[in-house]
Amino acid sequence: GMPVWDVDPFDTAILSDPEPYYAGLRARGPVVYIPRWSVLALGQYETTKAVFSDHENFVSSRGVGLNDFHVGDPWRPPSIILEVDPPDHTRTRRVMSRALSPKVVRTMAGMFAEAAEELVDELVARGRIEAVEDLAERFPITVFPRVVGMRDVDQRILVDYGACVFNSMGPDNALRRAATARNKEIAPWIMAACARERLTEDGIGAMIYADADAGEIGQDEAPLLVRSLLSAGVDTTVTGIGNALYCFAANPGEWDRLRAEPKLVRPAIEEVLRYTSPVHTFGRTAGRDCEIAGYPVEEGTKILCVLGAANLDPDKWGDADTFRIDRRPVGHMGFGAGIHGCVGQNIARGEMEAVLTALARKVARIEFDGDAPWRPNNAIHALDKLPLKLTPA
Ligand code: HEM
Ligand SMILES: CC(C)Cc1ccc(C(=O)O)cc1
Repeated sequence: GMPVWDVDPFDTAILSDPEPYYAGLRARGPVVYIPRWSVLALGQYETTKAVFSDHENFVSSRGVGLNDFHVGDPWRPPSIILEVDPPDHTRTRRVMSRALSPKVVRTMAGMFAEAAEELVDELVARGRIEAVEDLAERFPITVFPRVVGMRDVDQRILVDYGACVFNSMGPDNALRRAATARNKEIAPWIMAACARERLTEDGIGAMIYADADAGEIGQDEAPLLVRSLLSAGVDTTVTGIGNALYCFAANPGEWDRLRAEPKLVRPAIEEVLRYTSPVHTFGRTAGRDCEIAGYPVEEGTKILCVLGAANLDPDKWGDADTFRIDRRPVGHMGFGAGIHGCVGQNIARGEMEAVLTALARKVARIEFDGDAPWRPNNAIHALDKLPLKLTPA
């Protein structure tokens, strides 16, 4: 029968140091039953990729966290892109893809580069920084509201809302309860910020409303798609940037390599995403009786796709535990896969490229300057603090 493991993947000790759990999951087989939360967990690359790519059998409309929308009430009105299946998903995805297309994102490159240059100059002059607050959080909350076209922004709420969204994707544990409580205070501000009159004419928020005017989506759907941008567009890049700085502080030879060959910045970003999996776990629900790796799976079963484990699978990557910026990890699960694969990945890459390029030109060495503890979160693998010493080039 199917392997069983009496582990709690959402225990704060495991969330802070997940790699032994990842290895244990991969070693037990392609599918493992976890009685603690009555879920199946996938840690091997092949199985995780297969399930994430099979939206027919494994649906998003019953929630991508551990709560089944057919059972409990969702903590917020479900997302009309993330938490829907085709055909509903097809329309909203088309609108979002257009707003976030490579062509649109290329128009942001100049603004990203300028903001990165200014911020990095300030931080290099300071020399010793706490990089989560001073850089990883600061850069996205400087540029993303402009990308969306938000007239006035409460930056703390933007970052806190993301933590709510991601902790709400977990099981009913302390992290999720704290997030749901915090969300009750935050939700009214977030929903108000998605209204058309709160958006400038030149952001991607306005593009979404223009598509509603054109009849692509309903007028009532436009604010929910803007909410998706605020839900997904901040904490994810905050985590990606923080994790990149961590990787380079821990691998100074790779930093020297990037400074010698700046064109490696794009492969370096993919390797950061593979090596750290900013989004570490995501859910699906079996929409009907089906099977995974030969095991029968009943309709309604919740499945944990552990992206963090898949991205470190030695059967896929060989020396998976080595951070190597010239690896070119094609097929990594950092942005998911299939029809729900990250629609914002071009913006994520653009932001990370701007920050790393500015740093590579101006900083000879990035060194840890104290402890760098991880911040437990049910779906995001991010640092709580990252004290760094920056030596100017
Ligand atoms: C390093 C940064 C990021 C990471 C690691 C990341 C990761 C992911 C992953 C794993 C998914 C798949 C979820 C699923 O299949 O259920 C996803 C979907 C999504 N992401 Fe990203 N993301 C990032 C940045 C962004 C940004 C900046 C935006 C918005 C500008 C964004 C918007 C979205 C949206 C709207 C979806 C849902 C797409 C759909 O369901 O069709 N993401 N992201
Ligand atoms: C890693 C992604 C799943 C992040 C994300 C969160 C929320 C939404 C939404 O549509 O609210 C979309 C994407």
